[in-house]
Amino acid sequence: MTPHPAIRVEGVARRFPGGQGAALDGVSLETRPGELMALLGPSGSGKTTLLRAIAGLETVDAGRILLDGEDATRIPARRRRVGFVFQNYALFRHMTVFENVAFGLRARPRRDRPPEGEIRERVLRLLETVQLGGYEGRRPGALSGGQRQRVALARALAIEPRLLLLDEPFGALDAKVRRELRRWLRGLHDRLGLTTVFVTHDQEEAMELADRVAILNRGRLEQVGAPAEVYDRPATPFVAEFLGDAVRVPPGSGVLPPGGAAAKGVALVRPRDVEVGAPGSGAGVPATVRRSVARGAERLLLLELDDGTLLEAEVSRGGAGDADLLAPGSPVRVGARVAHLFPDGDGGGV
Ligand SMILES: Nc1ncnc2c1ncn2[C@@H]1O[C@H](COP(=O)(O)OP(=O)(O)OP(=O)(O)O)[C@@H](O)[C@H]1O
Repeated sequence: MTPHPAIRVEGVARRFPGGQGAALDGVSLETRPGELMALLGPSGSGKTTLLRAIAGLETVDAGRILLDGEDATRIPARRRRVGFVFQNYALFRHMTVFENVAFGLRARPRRDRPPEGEIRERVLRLLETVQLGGYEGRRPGALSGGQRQRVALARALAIEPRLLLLDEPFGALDAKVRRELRRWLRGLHDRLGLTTVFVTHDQEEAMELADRVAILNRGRLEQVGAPAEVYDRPATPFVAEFLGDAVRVPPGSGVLPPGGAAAKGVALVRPRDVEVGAPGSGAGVPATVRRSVARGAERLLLLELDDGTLLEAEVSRGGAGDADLLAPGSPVRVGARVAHLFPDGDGGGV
């Protein structure tokens, strides 16, 4: 017997009174056992609403949510056995770290509540798991942002959830701490083997951390796939533009690779797929460098084609004559190695 997916979302819709359009507009999605899935999309695309609906903190107007194969659509949040961490779901400031983590267990009705000794053991073990052993007596005010997030995670894990939902878990932290916590979370996830869904609007975070990425736009699911898959084979113009900053070029343009110049529809090119050569070099079309910025090992160029189209390119620095050739005002030739073509146009996309 194949196990039921931890989460199965079937045609879920949600419209808020007075809201513009639907927050969720017929979303269907299924997790794979033990996977780490990212919900990615721009602000207002419905990520948080979807996560809250799975947690049972938001009602749905249509569709169903199944947890481990059981229809949970009408089951209240506290009975769904779902652990969640929300960005502004703050810790209780007047309680110690220990009391915060123990909270979910102590709040259970007496018949479901573990004995105090067991609670103690479990909380201390969890604090070890999130690398906060010895911090149990502190109050949240005496912790760093990253440590607080880990306490919130320990609190979510204390109820022995069957799945874990995280909304922008590292949103408020600075870049370095974020990167550290990201790696740490991936390790923890792999050790625990719990199906986990997290919301982010940060592409890099989603691509680095997740097994699969679900991309939302205006309450609809655009594509679900492994990071490399959604990046290399975007299913819609929206996904192509959202991931990797692709820009539109006219479909008939000579910038597009041979055979890729569709007569109609939408053609998208990413800066890192643009090749720039000396004026005499073969492929592509003539252009002029408008701006040139060195950034680490890369050089970012803003190029203007003869028809006025602006195109960004990301090339590696230090090639032969790099700086001279690519100074503003220089004539060059540009072509795209790879383009993403959508002959049917937007398909309701961007
Ligand atoms: N309680 C609410 N009342 C009214 N409208 C809401 C409510 N919650 C969300 N919305 C609307 O639903 C849409 C989806 O919101 P949601 O918070 O799910 O987006 P999001 O992708 O998580 O955005 P962000 O990245 O900014 O958090 C938005 O248009 C939002 O304004």
